[in-house]
Amino acid sequence: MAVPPTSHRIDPATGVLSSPTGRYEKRLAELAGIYADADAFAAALAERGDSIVYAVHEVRPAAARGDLIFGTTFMEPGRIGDEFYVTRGHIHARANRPETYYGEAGEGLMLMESPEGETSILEVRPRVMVYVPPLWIHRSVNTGSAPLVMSFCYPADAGQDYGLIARSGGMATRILADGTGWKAVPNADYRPRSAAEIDAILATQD
Ligand SMILES: O=P(O)(O)OC[C@H]1O[C@](O)(CO)[C@@H](O)[C@@H]1O
Ligand SMILES: [Fe+2]
Repeated sequence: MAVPPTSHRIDPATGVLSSPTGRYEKRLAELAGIYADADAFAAALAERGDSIVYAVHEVRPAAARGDLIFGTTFMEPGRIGDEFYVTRGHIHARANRPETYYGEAGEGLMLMESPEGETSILEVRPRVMVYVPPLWIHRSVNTGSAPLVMSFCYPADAGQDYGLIARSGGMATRILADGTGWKAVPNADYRPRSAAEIDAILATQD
């Protein structure tokens, strides 16, 4: 039996999506180890560990290969020290699966990194569509003072791998506040991937 067509209304202010099949929230206490400033993270944890950093509403019509997963990501504004709030970030478990993000509200960045360690940073704004190509690690950053809301779409069989970033000590680049704007700085904890690890990612097929 074919999956029935559906439509879903997005509230750009909240990211609430009608008739989702799932939703989850990430609170500050679940995001240890992501930010550079451990003291600032400990202080923020004591003050607002229960607070939501981002929330995802999603629709997974079917798990079948060739289908899609789509939904919204709502990110609160905030910083840990000078570093803007970010999502955990991942490469797709099937690394050659791409993704699109579309700005609904607020201002932020898609911080991307190739397996070889090249950084690409693209701004996300309302009515801007960002394409994350196959093989690129990606993380969203809220650089604004209001919530950043994006809608996303990616293949149903993509999956998320968080281990690759963790093994490298994070992503190569961090996004810090700079006056009223932002700046990209090298992550001092970053360890470039080995040739063998890069080759394994690049060999992803199907
Ligand atoms: O999975 P992370 O890195 O915590 O980030 C969440 C975002 O990425 C997604 O997993 C989509 O790739 C969505 O759930 C959301 O846009
Ligand atoms: Fe993704």
